[in-house]
Amino acid sequence: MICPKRTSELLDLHLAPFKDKDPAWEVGVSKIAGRGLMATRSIKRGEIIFKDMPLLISLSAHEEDSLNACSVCLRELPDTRFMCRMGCGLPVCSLCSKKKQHKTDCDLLKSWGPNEPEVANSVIIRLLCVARALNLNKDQRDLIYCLQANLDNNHRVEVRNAAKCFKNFPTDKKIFEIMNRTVAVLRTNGFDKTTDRTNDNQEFNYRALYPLFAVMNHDCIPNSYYTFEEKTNIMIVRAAVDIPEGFEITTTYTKLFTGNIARHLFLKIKRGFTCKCSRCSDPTEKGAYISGLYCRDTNCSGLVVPETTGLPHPSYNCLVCKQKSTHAQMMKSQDFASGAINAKANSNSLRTLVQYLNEKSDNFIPNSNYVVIDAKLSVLQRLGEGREDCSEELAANTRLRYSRDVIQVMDQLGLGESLVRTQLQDLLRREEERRAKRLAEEAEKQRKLAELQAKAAEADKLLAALEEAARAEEAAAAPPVAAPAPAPAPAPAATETA
Ligand SMILES: C[S@@+](CC[C@H](N)C(=O)[O-])C[C@H]1O[C@@H](n2cnc3c(N)ncnc32)[C@H](O)[C@@H]1O
Repeated sequence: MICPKRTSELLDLHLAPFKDKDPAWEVGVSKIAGRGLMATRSIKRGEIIFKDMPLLISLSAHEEDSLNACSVCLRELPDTRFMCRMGCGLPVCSLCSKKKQHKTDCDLLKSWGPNEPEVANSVIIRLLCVARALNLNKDQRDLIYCLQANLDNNHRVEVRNAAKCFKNFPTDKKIFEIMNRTVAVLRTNGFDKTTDRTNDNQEFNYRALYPLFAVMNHDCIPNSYYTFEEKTNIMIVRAAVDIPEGFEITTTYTKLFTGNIARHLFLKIKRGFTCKCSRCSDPTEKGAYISGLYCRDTNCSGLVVPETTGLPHPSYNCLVCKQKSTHAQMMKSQDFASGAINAKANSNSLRTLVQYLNEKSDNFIPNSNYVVIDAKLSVLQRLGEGREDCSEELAANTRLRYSRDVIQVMDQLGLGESLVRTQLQDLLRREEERRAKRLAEEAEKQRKLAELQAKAAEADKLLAALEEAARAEEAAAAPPVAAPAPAPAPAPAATETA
């Protein structure tokens, strides 16, 4: 391990633009691994811990990426004529083509003689982030060498392959060594598009090295989270929870909602270590059951969870009947559920997916499973983008229900603040406000209706009274009805005359 003091000195130089008189962190010896970042005082939830700027940043340029983006400002360019006309083989916008950064890049790559400078080549564009290390000053280069570099068998492949794209690629061992080291440092500590390190619903599409962030160790329930300033790509790290003085400040290298097995595999393969954090040591993942599946025994309604052996293919145990199942057996259920949900997600109808998640999927996969959580997050994202086939009522109910569901999972896991939590809480607040407004409007309508009805009843009453009065008046004005004349007296009975 390189001495934390020397690391701090180099980081101070790198971070001079953000000079903080009373930094909340220091580089120290970690209980987790090697160096780590320690809290020098208690830090409040949500507080900014530090800002970091990239020492290296450029386009990711994976083979599948479109390559029409400027290698300096990183903005997307129109589809035609975006390559530098000076023959360096880099895409650049007309504004940046005059900047110092491009001149330096251009001179370097031109001196190596790209084979086809007019054609955008992902290998060359991707190499730029690494090649820029050759033009850093001594302190910056020392900082790169100061960071951990997991030297696996593959880290030399990139530069070796890139060399084939140039006529005069340098043969100097020192240059190769610097570039290979930079590749290893980027792989151990860097960002390479969010597909590699998407943890928090945010997009970061570049290949970059943030040196202070690179000293942070991983925890699957991190006590910090980060965001990027869109224009500058400056990283801002905030406390996810209250962090007491002396505690290590951790981040996560994985997605927040993947289960124990997937996180283990990712960390082992991509980051070269086995995580032993409290979440990884708990088969139930703090009672969130993110990897939970239903017991295969049809008479049992228990959940099965994977053992925390650290093996890539652990067995599963039922928490109720205690039956053991093999990894392969449980993967069948998991794959079946993933396939079924993804098929609905890939169909064009969001309504079908929502109905499936609300009414069907729970029959064969628990709602706590990460596949369901991912599907709910993708529904929320699609609803946010509009253009979906959901009625306003279904959309509103779904926004409320799914954001509450996901926040509940985060609470269960003990995950504090994060970008995804902020987004979900915003969504929930806006939806609750909309609902409260609708209810208030409805109540106002009802109040007005009741008022009208009351007035109508009043009017009816008045009318009835008026009618009554009119009738009474009419009755009073009419001449008294003459008493019927007495009936004529009956004629005396005729007497018989003699
Ligand atoms: C970005 S560096 C972190 C800083 C590093 N500890 C140092 O001394 O420079 C990443 C490396 O740190 C180690 N590491 C980070 N988090 C770890 C963890 N939770 N458990 C074991 N090793 C970890 C791994 O070797 C990993 O490849």
